[in-house]
Amino acid sequence: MARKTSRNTRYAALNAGDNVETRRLIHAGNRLAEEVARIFPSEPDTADRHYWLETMINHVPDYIYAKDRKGRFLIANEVTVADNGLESLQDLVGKTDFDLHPAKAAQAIADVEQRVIETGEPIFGIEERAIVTKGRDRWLMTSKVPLRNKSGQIVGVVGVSRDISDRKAAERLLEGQARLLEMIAKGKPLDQFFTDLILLIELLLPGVKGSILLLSDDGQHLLHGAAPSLDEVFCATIHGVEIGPRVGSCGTAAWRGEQVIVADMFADPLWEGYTEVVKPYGFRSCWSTPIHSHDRKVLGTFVLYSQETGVPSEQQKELIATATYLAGIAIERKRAEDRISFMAHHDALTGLPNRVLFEEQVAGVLEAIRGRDQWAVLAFLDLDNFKLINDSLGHTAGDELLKTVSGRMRAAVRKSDMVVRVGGDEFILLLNGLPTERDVVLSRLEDIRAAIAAPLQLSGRSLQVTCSMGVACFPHQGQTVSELLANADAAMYRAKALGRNNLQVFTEEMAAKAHEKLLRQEELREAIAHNEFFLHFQPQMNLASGRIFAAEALLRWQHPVHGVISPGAFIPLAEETGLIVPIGDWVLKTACRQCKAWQDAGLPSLIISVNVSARQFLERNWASRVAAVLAETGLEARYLELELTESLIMQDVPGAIATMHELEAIGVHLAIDDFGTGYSSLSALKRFPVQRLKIDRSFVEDIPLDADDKAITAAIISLAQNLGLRVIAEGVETEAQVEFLRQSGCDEIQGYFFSPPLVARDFETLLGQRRVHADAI
Ligand SMILES: Nc1nc2c(ncn2[C@@H]2O[C@@H]3COP(=O)(O)O[C@H]4[C@@H](O)[C@H](n5cnc6c(=O)[nH]c(N)nc65)O[C@@H]4COP(=O)(O)O[C@H]3[C@H]2O)c(=O)[nH]1
Repeated sequence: MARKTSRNTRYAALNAGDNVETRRLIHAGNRLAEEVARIFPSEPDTADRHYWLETMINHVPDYIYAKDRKGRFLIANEVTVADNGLESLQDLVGKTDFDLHPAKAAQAIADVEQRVIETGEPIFGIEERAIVTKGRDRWLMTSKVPLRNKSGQIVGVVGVSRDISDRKAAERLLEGQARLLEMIAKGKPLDQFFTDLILLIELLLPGVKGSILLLSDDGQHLLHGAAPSLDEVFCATIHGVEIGPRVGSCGTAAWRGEQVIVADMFADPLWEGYTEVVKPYGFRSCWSTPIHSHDRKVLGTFVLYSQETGVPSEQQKELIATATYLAGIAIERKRAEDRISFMAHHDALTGLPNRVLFEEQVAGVLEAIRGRDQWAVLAFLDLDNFKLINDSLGHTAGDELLKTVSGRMRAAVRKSDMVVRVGGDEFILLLNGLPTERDVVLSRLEDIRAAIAAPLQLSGRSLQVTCSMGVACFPHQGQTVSELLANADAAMYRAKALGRNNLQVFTEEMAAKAHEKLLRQEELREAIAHNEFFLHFQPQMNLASGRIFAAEALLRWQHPVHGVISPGAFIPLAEETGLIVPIGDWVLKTACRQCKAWQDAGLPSLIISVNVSARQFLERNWASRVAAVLAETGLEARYLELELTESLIMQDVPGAIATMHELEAIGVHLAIDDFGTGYSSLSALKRFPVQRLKIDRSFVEDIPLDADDKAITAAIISLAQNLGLRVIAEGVETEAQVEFLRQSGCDEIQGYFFSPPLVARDFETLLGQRRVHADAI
């Protein structure tokens, strides 16, 4: 509107006539036009323009300036003048950056500006560190455009720089946070994390020095965490300070659980008596913020010292809050990791190291004494009759016993020794740095045995627990960990064989046996791979009809050197090493496949009876593995009988009954093998879903000479009949035995009297000669 109104516009030229009203209107119109022209001059002079421009650029907080082709300032706004340490624009005009800044920095500016002048290409938005710092790390975003005269020639450069320090700090904080969170996620060491955190905060808050203190386990003291920029002596002085209501900033912050901002330590009562500590470093203010856990427990404090007095701004408080939050996450994460690691390396019941920790450390312990004139002693230790105590007094009492004994062992060894719980009542002792004297070693170990055997109260009873020990010394009784373990194990084997409650030190004779055992173990492993196992089948006959109704599958090992080996010679080792599981799977599958093959070949159907070891039976999902074998071989479940021993069932009666029911549901028959040798009670027997009892060979053996065996055998037969179970006698060799069994009402027999175990082909021949009694199925 101002432009449209000319300063000389007049309405006088209009024909106003005589009308007074009209004249008055024209007059008013002219006045208005003059006023508008005064307020909005349409053609300002150069001086006005210059003045406006100057006012405008002086109100802008950014640096704005123009320079000639030689880099001499032509004009600049006030902030540019002031930040270059000058009073007025006149002081700046004509100067170059070389007059104001160090040569290197000035040259960098000149290079950029020269490029703009020479190419005529402007540069927009370059981020650069400010030369004028004003006491902190400042960043600018700068644009430079060529300055042209009216004819378009480049006569210099115009520059604009904006302070982007805050944005840069926020970016840095974000980047720093991301890096710190990554460190937490990657589980970097806590002191490294703390150091990085403090350095980040120190970068963002120039002039402050940070430190992290951690609350001790007893919650009473502050311990040094990290302080990369503080003096070591200063840190050492603070380390261990007791927290309290008036203990400087940190002790008080940890005590109260809230932030303590001390603007001037020399004027604040909280610092009374503590200022001497900070005096040498010139610190004046101290802001301490507690580091909290997720559930608001104090974990430590994050503290910032400054040589300036004062309190943090809102922005600084936010930064401190972020730092303490991150520190809290890192501490908690580390503690959780430590807890998990402790749990993975220790036994939950006794708190003793477990096998994992032992295996991690043992090699190092041995290495440390190798070459020295010292021994390390490795002892296996088993509590005698622990199972009996556990079974008779209950698991709680058993646990109590283990804890007491563990505590006694720990107390009886040195801190540098290891007491490891490796199984139920099995421990390993590793004593190191002992003198190389057998008597000294023995007396140390006997002391431990004596400590264990001291009387103790359990469930209101006074008990005494003895133990067996097998010992091997490093280095002369085993150079490596595995050798030592094997030799101590061999010694333990001997200790147990000697009736327990004794200590055996490894000897060369044991070495030979242990070596042989290791060899056997390896051979057994190879036997599986090389298919060296095969089965014998022994018929089972119905006494009344004289017909074969079943066959027991018996395992044999065709050893490449020693020939055929019977199961008694290798099954215990297979059980001990767990190899019985794959071997047992092979037996089950081969027996089922053979039985099905006989059926498919048109031979009369019979039951195949397979022995099951405890190790197999206690495997998880064993029943479903049996079902899978039946499905794979195509044998119907009713043709498979599994022979379980009493001792197997008694290891875990409820678990065994549950598995038996699962097998029963599949349709498999169950029999109890070696009946009479275990200690299953009659009431327990009633709960087992079995169809058959097998009288152990040891009772049959001395019939009819031994009256006791006759009585027991007769009792088992009558017991089985009363419980509605079928009964078979094994190991029947003579006519007299058959006669006695028949008279006692025994239904079925197995033994040399009728047939030894046979290879499959001979068994088929036998089957062809005899008729199969199908009623038993
Ligand atoms: N003195 C005498 N002995 C007779 C007579 N009739 C049969 N025997 C033997 O008595 C054992 C019967 O097997 P067991 O009691 O189940 O006892 C078996 C069984 O507990 C175990 N066993 C055999 N095969 C396997 C298997 O595949 N898996 C598992 N876990 N154990 C097996 O090995 C034990 C011994 O098996 P074997 O040496 O084959 O010994 C067999 C058999 O050859 C006889 O009239 N007189």
